[in-house]
Amino acid sequence: AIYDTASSLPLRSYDYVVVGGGVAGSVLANRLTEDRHVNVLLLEAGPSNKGVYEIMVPFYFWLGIPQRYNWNYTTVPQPFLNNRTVNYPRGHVLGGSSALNGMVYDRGTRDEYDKLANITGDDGWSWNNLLPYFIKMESFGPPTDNHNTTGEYNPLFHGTSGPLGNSLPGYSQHIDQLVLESIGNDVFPFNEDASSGSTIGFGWQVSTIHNGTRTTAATAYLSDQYLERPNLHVLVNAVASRVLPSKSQTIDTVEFHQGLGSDIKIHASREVILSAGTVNSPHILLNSGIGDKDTLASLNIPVLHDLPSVGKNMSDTLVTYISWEVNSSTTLDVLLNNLTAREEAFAEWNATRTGRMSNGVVNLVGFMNMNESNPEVQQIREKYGFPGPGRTSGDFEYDFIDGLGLESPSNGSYFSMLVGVVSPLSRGTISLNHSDPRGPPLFDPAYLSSEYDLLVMRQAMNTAIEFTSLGLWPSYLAAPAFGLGPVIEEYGTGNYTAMDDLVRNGIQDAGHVVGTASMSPYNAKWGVVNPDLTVKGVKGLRVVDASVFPFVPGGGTQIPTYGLAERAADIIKQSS
Ligand SMILES: Cc1cc2nc3c(=O)[nH]c(=O)nc-3n(C[C@H](O)[C@H](O)[C@H](O)COP(=O)(O)OP(=O)(O)OC[C@H]3O[C@@H](n4cnc5c(N)ncnc54)[C@H](O)[C@@H]3O)c2cc1C
Repeated sequence: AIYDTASSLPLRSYDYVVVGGGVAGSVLANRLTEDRHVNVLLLEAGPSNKGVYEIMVPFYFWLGIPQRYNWNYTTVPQPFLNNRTVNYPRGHVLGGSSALNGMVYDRGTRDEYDKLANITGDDGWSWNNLLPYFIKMESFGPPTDNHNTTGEYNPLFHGTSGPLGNSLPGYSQHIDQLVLESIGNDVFPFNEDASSGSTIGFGWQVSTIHNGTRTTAATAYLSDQYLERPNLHVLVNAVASRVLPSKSQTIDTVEFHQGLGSDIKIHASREVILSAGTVNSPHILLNSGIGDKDTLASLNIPVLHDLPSVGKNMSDTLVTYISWEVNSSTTLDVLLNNLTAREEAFAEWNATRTGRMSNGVVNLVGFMNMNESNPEVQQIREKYGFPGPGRTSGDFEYDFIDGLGLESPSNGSYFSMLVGVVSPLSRGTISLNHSDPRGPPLFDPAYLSSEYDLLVMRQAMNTAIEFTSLGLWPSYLAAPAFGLGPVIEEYGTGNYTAMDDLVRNGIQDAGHVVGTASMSPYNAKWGVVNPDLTVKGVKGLRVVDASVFPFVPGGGTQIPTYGLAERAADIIKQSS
């Protein structure tokens, strides 16, 4: 059941206390309570997701999800982005960031998981060993328009009876045809299914949408049938501040508060599991005295264990958007700019869960590697080698957007491309704010601090310009917008002044931040958790969330995090 106040909780001690009811925490709460002899308390800082229609309607990703469901982080000024700060949303609601993310279903690739297995020395994290979890958790459903999906995906790679509902796009857009006519050739090959272990090529995007409604970790793993379990208790509006040991190095207590109330302690007889996400899990570790000992001492935080990697190694995909005005009046901008059109689309969604509001962010996407015969690429390779996981993972990615997307609303009709660097080398930090360690942490992704990321972004932008000069695009695209004109004029000259400027002013959060509690081999001198996700140097504590990935797996991070938590649940069950 869901509880609003700590005083109404039936127990004062649980087998497991899980902190954070987002992607990973919801999976754990569900899977661990499959054994009715095991009881779990899930603490979530935000409110319940129940009945929040802005979370349910997929199109509200564009229209905006209310701020109270968001931690509303902001980065520190970014020196390589002309000192801009960047807004950084994170979910603050049961379901976590899956309640406000772009719903893109990216599983990651064979090379990415095999690299994870190699880095950690645990073959359980390899593609072959994780694929059964991805299939087990999935319920692949029909698109909302019920069109024939033959050739748009490969059923061999999908499950149909798991908790997590997903589907192919259910609303066709004019640009779909333009994209399809430009692909299926040597340069821009078709990829039937990016869930197959290779993302290379262009194809249809699966989304975490089921029956026209957003699937979140809460709708999937904390639905009523699971909340009815007498051994699963969820406390909302409960903000954990620290984990505490009762004897030497064994953690068995979580300290939290509700609203302006005083600190409350809850006991875990088996384990405490942090699933508060890439920003908040390291924040809780640091406040608990698990982190770099000198920094903690300078803040008068008693050191429980010296673990310098906590909060370091932060990594995120690098994304920016480019846009054109278009010769069309049917782009998604219509719903952002015209209230009547929006009301009609909402009425359709409300009545039948179909139409534009039932659809995801993008219908078609592409992943590519850089062109090795290009002398500029050869120079990049000479200097940096192949830092990405391997050839099944792209160097860069494109999402095709039937409108202005995140810059909206505006009074025009647009086409946009999200241009992303998949395996960036820049690394940032989460650290405590000296003036208020328990307040929001300092969030520094250090975007573009590695020159490599900008060099790959240039190649991605060049290829985007080439892509949109082919086929039917020139007659559809009326004019480049928002600073893209000078970039196109500069194309081919070897001068990147306008492009670099557009990139530095345009980079936005991708939401795919990982790495601040990285997994590393047992006995490694770096890292925060072992391959079984136990925190190094203490007992009774694990971190299970996106923060443990040492590098960004795949384009999006939600499905890798679901998969991670599915396997983590088995590891925990086997260790008890
Ligand atoms: C705007 C945005 C768009 C995104 N788009 C996509 C996409 O399209 N595709 C994709 O694959 N990925 C996307 N992602 C990333 C994806 O959603 C995350 O990688 C994923 O949700 C991470 O799961 P998690 O369990 O680590 O953290 P979360 O899902 O963020 O869950 C953490 C939970 O912990 C709670 N919490 C935090 N601190 C505390 C505390 N002190 N006490 C109690 N509870 C706490 C939070 O409120 C939250 O509910 C996006 C993310 C964002 C923010």
